[in-house]
Amino acid sequence: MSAHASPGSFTGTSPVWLKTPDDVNALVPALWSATASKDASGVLTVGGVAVPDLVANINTPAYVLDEVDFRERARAFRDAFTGYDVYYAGKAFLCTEVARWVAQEGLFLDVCSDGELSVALRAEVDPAKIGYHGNNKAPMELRRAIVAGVGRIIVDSFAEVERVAAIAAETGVVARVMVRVTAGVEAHTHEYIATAHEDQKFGFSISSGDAFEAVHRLLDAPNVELRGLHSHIGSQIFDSSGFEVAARRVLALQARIRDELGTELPEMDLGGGFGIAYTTQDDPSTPKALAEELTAIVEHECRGFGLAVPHLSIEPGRAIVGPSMCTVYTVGTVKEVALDGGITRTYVSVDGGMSDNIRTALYDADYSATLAGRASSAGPVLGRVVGKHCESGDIVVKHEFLPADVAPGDLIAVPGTGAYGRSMASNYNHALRPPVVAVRDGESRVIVRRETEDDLFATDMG
Ligand SMILES: Cc1ncc(COP(=O)(O)O)c(C=O)c1O
Ligand SMILES: N[C@@H](CCCC[NH3+])C(=O)O
Repeated sequence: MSAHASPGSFTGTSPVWLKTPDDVNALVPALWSATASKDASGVLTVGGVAVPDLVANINTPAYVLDEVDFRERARAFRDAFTGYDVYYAGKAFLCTEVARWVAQEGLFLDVCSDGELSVALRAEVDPAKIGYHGNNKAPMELRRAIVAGVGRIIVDSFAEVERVAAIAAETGVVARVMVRVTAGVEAHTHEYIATAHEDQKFGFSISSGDAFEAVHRLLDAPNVELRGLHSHIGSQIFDSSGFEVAARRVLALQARIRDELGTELPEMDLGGGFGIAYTTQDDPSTPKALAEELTAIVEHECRGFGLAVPHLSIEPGRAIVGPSMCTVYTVGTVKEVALDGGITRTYVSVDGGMSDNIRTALYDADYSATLAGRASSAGPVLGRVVGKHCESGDIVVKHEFLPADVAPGDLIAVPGTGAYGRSMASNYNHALRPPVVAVRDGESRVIVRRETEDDLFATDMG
């Protein structure tokens, strides 16, 4: 077991004594945002702001967003994927401030709901640089997007083909669309976040012929400009083989469209889904390596089919915002629970939980954690960070080595919570959703405020 070995495979005989207090105090840089560090006294600093000072003002739980890190990751994708349009997938996390950062860094923006579109438009993102997803966009929502001049509508069903065509004809506004296809790929990720196998709700199946039929109908629709095919195989993916199989099948469809309908669609979107490190067991790729791999895959497949390489786009969400944010909690109670074999597990209850991070409960996701306010010389114990909700599955971090003296009042920080943390947060048990605080150059700024009791009562009409 290495110094930073994950406790994820704990079986009851894990040699926790091989971990030293220094290991437990240390930050593993690969899991943290660029400006995060700990000093000798164990104080976590992000963006030049000491986290204990920050939360003394804004309280916990709180999401802390490292602006420099976010912008660097956005730029890294933009610069590595030269010649591509890089859409930041706003479903991972979106607010008006972040939408502005995205635009400032020269990225496009992927939205997948009317609400996300509202945020993008409020932030004055150029509508032409917005891609609009969704398997069930209502006619009113489509109309709003088309009239606003949204750059790409990603059409997902035959009902939507008709709706888009009708709105474009009626309003006289040209609708620029892509067709979301499912390539029949079993992506190596959790079942709930894989999206290219046949038996799920997104897109048109290539193998059944539906994708071809959708293309056919859209090419015939007046005032609709079909720009290309779109394939997103899933999320938190490390292995490029899924992209390779998908690209081959999507380009086979592109070749069929050329052969039977006499046109080569000018664009192709490869989707997002690039994995990040939640624990030391994860070994993510870099934007540069991903760009090289994906470009080589597409060029190779295009050569095989005798196709021109289309203008390409991607949609990373998690790989940009995921590592940029951490969540800071305060410990409320600590409980030793005896396991089989004379081992104990230390349950560390914090002041948030599944309402601010549903991913552990929903996808069995792994996270890591560290004390954020002090160093400890105590030996490590096998800890589990749990929330305060009325569910035994209310787990934030399933396994982590924590110092044996972890105690009420300690601050715990969980890295890698930027993607699908705040964006999937809920009010379960009437929890108030935490704020997002952007930190940079020693300054902090609340960019999403904490919910208040008034927010709860606002919808309670009793
Ligand atoms: C169509 C589409 N594009 C992009 C993404 C972003 O995925 P990720 O955040 O894993 O990059 C998703 C989510 O899985 C998606 O459904
Ligand atoms: N919400 C998922 C991924 C997004 C799925 C979007 N198609 C997660 O937290 O991993």
